[in-house]
Amino acid sequence: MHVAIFGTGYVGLVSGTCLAEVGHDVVCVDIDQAKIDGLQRGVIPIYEPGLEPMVKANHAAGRLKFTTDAGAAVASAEIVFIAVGTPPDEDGSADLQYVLAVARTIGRHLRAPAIVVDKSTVPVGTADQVRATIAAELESRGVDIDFDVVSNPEFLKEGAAVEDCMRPDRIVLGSREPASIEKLRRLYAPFNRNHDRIVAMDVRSAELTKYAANAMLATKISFMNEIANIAEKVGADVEQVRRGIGSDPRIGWHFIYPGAGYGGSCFPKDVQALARTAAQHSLEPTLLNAVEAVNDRQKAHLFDLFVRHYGAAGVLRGKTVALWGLAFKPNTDDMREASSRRLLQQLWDAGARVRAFDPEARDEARRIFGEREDLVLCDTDDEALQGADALAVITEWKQFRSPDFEFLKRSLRDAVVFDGRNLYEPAEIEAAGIAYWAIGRGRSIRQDRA
Ligand SMILES: NC(=O)c1ccc[n+]([C@@H]2O[C@H](COP(=O)([O-])OP(=O)(O)OC[C@H]3O[C@@H](n4cnc5c(N)ncnc54)[C@H](O)[C@@H]3O)[C@@H](O)[C@H]2O)c1
Ligand SMILES: O=c1ccn([C@@H]2O[C@H](COP(=O)(O)OP(=O)(O)O[C@H]3O[C@H](CO)[C@@H](O)[C@H](O)[C@H]3O)[C@@H](O)[C@H]2O)c(=O)[nH]1
Repeated sequence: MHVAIFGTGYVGLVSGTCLAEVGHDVVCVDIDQAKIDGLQRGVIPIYEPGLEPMVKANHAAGRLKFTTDAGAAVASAEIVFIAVGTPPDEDGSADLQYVLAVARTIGRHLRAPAIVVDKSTVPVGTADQVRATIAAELESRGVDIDFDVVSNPEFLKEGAAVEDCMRPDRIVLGSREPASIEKLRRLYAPFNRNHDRIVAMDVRSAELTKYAANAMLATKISFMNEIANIAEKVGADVEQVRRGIGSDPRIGWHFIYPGAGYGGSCFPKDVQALARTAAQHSLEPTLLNAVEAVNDRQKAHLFDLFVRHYGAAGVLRGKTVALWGLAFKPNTDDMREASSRRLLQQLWDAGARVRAFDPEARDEARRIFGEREDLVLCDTDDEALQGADALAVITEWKQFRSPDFEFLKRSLRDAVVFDGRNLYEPAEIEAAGIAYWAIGRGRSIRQDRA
């Protein structure tokens, strides 16, 4: 099928590449000329495992094209995806300016009947706005062309985006037109072979499903972080509690890892936007507000452990902290809303210097922070330890999981590790003579018990 995708970010580029991979003819459209020029030369703007070779192979095969020519892309497509950003507005609601700009562009260039598919995360009612915007453009052109707007929210995770796209656990389609659902069923057939993953519903329910999924996952994380903080106070180990509850299939093992808070481009903004939707309908979003407040506090928790270890924030003045991890999660270079950013700011405010290492996010960190005296971006995890007093771990990259504790002890002047992702066994790391502070375990629980 002939497909156009507006927005060549995490969602648009990955979805477009996966659709081309299974044989569709895909044109990716973006307004960012530099990004499109780069893609045409084989420069992939984001890090996603498995993406680069797939983009190059499909581009070379002629199934995947990149353009800024929106008109030509719309004119030749039977299915047009909207996959542009929906960042938070000042009041937390989703900013729809990019989505509606694409809708206007589609209305201006549509030549033949098509299905417009919204993949961006958008508040309930957006499909109606997109439909009205396209209809107004068609009317002003004096033409009558049949089109439908379908909601098809995306559930891929960064760091596993290609895998999630190729093997989705569900494909949600919201439309009132059975013919549109049927056409998209055929588009997605290669991803839907072994059992039916299509969940068809009305448009508004599909739009809300996306927010419900993210808000549920964020709630699980904030819940566990609250339990971790209680564990600290009562002298329990949250990791043992996690194993104790995850074995109940009604609770499950996923998304119950306590840590330094959730980040990324989705959970923070989507929880806020859903709360905003509730408020706009005179509902008090009590739970959603609490999820956000717990997360905000949790992002500052690792620094609280620094203060407890050193006795006062002022003691950090002149100290050098090695930081392992900058990205908001492993296997990505994305630092949007990353917990590392809060910790960095707190350490800098306290007068500490940071030597940071992240396997993929170094360039992104340089773009965000520029050159500064109190930040050294290192090439390896060992290099970050050179001359450091303490180590903080904030992203659970696999390579941080089994360090040589004897080497850590020799490298760190104050022999102390602050672990924002609970990667180590307290007994094992402490046996090497290292003071170990983690979330809801390690020194933090024993100190509170004492
Ligand atoms: N990142 C994720 O993991 C993820 C997962 C599921 C859903 N989503 C949702 O998908 C949407 C896109 O997210 P993303 O992370 O891919 O965004 P992104 O910021 O990585 O990319 C958006 C792209 O859209 C382009 N763009 C803006 N206006 C345009 C226009 N008028 N025409 C063509 N291109 C235009 C931008 O230049 C940019 O390249 C958001 O609503 C997000 O909430 C994101
Ligand atoms: O048990 C857990 C699981 C995750 N996290 C944190 O939660 C954040 C988000 O992680 P994850 O959900 O894996 O990454 P995203 O790429 O943001 O993906 C989420 O947001 C996307 C955008 O909407 C959705 O498509 C995905 O389904 C949804 O998982 C990260 O900071 C993680 O460190 C925890 O703290 N504890």
